[in-house]
Amino acid sequence: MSSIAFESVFKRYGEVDAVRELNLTCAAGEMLALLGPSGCGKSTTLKMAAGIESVSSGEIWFGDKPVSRLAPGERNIAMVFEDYALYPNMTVWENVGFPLKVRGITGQPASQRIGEVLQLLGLRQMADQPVRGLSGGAMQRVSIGRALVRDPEVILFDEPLSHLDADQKVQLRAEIKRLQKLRQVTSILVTHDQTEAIAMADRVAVMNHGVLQQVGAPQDLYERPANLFVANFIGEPPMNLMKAAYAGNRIVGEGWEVTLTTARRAKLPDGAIVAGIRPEHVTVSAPDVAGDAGGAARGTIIYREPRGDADVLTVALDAGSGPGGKLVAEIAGPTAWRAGDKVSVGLDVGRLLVFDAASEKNLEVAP
Ligand SMILES: Nc1ncnc2c1ncn2[C@@H]1O[C@H](COP(=O)(O)OP(=O)(O)OP(=O)(O)O)[C@@H](O)[C@H]1O
Repeated sequence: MSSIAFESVFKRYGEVDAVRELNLTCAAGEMLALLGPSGCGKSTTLKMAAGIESVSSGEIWFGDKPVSRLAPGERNIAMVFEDYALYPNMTVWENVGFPLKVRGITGQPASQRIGEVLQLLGLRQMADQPVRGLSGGAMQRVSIGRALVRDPEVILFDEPLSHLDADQKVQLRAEIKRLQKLRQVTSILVTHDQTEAIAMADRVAVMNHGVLQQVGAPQDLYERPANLFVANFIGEPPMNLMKAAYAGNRIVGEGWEVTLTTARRAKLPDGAIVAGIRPEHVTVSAPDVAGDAGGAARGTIIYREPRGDADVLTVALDAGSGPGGKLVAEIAGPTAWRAGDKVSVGLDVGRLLVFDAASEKNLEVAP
C-alpha cells in the first residue's frame, strides 16, 4: 500500500478556485476523511486523486510516484460511489468479478478471489442474485466487494453511505472500517457528514471554500479546533461562540465574565476575541447557587430539548447580546428544568477556547 500526498495542489474552473494550495498526506494504510460543506472542494480533491479531474498545478504522489499525469486506469485505484454504479442485470458474483474480467483474469484465480471477497462481505448467499432488487446496503456491499477484489493500492469512497437509511448507515460504516483495517488499504473518504467522518476515519481533513482548514484525529478537531470554522462545524449541538474582550486575566462577554488561570493568561494577547465553549461544558443551576464550574451569568431557559440520556437547554442570558444572547447547555438527564425557569449558568473555564476575533484562529493552537 502506498501513501497519497497532495503537494501544493490547485484546481481552477475558470474563475472558481475549487481547491487552493492543498498540502495533505494520507499515510499508507490510513483512512482519511475529507469533510466539509457543499462546494468546499472535497469531491474535486477526490476526483484529482482518481485522475477523473486534472490538477491545475501542483503534484499528487502515490508513495514516491508522481501520478498527476497518469490516466485513471494507470493509477491502481478503486472507487466506491454514492449511487453504487453497479450493473443491475448482472448477478452479485458477476459485478464483483467485473474488474478481474476486464483485466483478463478468469478461471480458478478469478473464482478464488471473488469467493474470498464475497465471504468477507457476507455476500455468499446472494452470489447468484441479480443486483437489481437488492437493498441499498447490500448493493453498496457489492460495490465495496468490487473495489476490494483486485487489491487496489488505494480506495476512494465518494459519499458511500448517503443513500442508505439510518440503520444501514451504522452497519455499513462499521463494516467499511473493519474491512479497511483488515486489508490495510489506503483510503480517502469524502463526506459532508461529521458523524460518518468521525466514526470511520483515522484522521479528518476539514475543508471550506477550497482551503484545508485543519487535519487531525477526530478528538483533536473536537477539543482543539484551529479556527472558528472548524469549531462551529464539528460537534452537535454546535459549540457556543460568544463575542468577548480579553484583558489581564479576565474574559468579559455581554452578560457573563470568567477569569483565566495564570498559566493560560501569559499566552494570550489582550483584545477582541470570540470565546468558545461546548454545550457539555456549560452547567445550569438554580439562581445564585454557584454550579460546579462557578456561576458566570444569569438567564432564563427558553427551550428544553430532551435527548433521552441528556437534555439540551437553551438559556437566554439576562444582560447579554452575544450570538442572540443565548447559551446552549447539554446536561446529563433527563432533568427537571423547564422553559421559563430562571437559572445561573456556569462555564467550565478550563475547557473554554479563545479565538482571535479578527483572524478567527484559536489563539492556543499552533498554526
Ligand atoms: N466541472 C466543474 N465546473 C465548474 N465548477 C465546478 C466544477 N466542479 C466543481 N466546481 C466548483 O468547484 C467548487 C468545489 O466543488 P466540489 O464539488 O469539489 O465541492 P464539494 O465539497 O464536493 O461539494 P458537494 O458535496 O456539493 O459535491 C464549487 O464551487 C463547484 O461549484
